[in-house]
Amino acid sequence: MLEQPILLASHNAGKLAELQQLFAQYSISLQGYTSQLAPIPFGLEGGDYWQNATSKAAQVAVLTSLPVLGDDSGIDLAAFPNEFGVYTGRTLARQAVAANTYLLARLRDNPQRQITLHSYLVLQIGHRLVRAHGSLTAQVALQEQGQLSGGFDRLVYIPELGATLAELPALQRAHYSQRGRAVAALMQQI
Ligand SMILES: O=P(O)(O)OP(=O)(O)OP(=O)(O)OC[C@H]1O[C@@H](n2cnc3c(O)ncnc32)[C@H](O)[C@@H]1O
Repeated sequence: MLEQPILLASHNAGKLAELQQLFAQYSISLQGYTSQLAPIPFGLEGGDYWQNATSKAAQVAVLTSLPVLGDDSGIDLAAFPNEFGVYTGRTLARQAVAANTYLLARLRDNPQRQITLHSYLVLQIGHRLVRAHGSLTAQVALQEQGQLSGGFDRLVYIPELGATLAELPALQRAHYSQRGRAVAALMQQI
């Protein structure tokens, strides 16, 4: 078990908040790397998920002796199998509207609403790399539902529960969410 805090190599505040809450369930402190270091421009994400997460962690790990976590995430939509994936962040960043507004518009009147969300985590501890993947396959709701978390969670409807991720309390959400599952898989290895 880790005694030291982990630094998150990310500029995404929502990702930091979600991962902080998940690691807190294991009594591990996660901090944004900019709490200790000056911000660095991460190089362009040109690889697959694993390569991107490894690269983010490595760019911070050379600057600190603390363990560093990189996360690369994305979605697959069954209705658009050749889009999104590892390019999700870049695709959504190009849109003039918020991510959820864009997804609802793309899927308007489309009965094929299956979504798979992925989180790829790479934890660099010295020279050791620990890798974990988590995913969730669900349905895109017809409108945002739930206030207990934000972002995609309000659209990710889990039929077996009759609820979106954003309608679940944090502990239950961690059991289902892609990042919750990735963190659980990571914790089994450290
Ligand atoms: O690389 P870092 O700095 O960590 O931050 P990022 O936002 O670029 O992170 P990713 O490369 O992992 O891209 C994932 C993208 O997926 C999108 N995303 C993931 N989860 C989301 C959520 O819950 N709500 C809205 N968008 C989400 C969002 O566009 C992210 O930018």
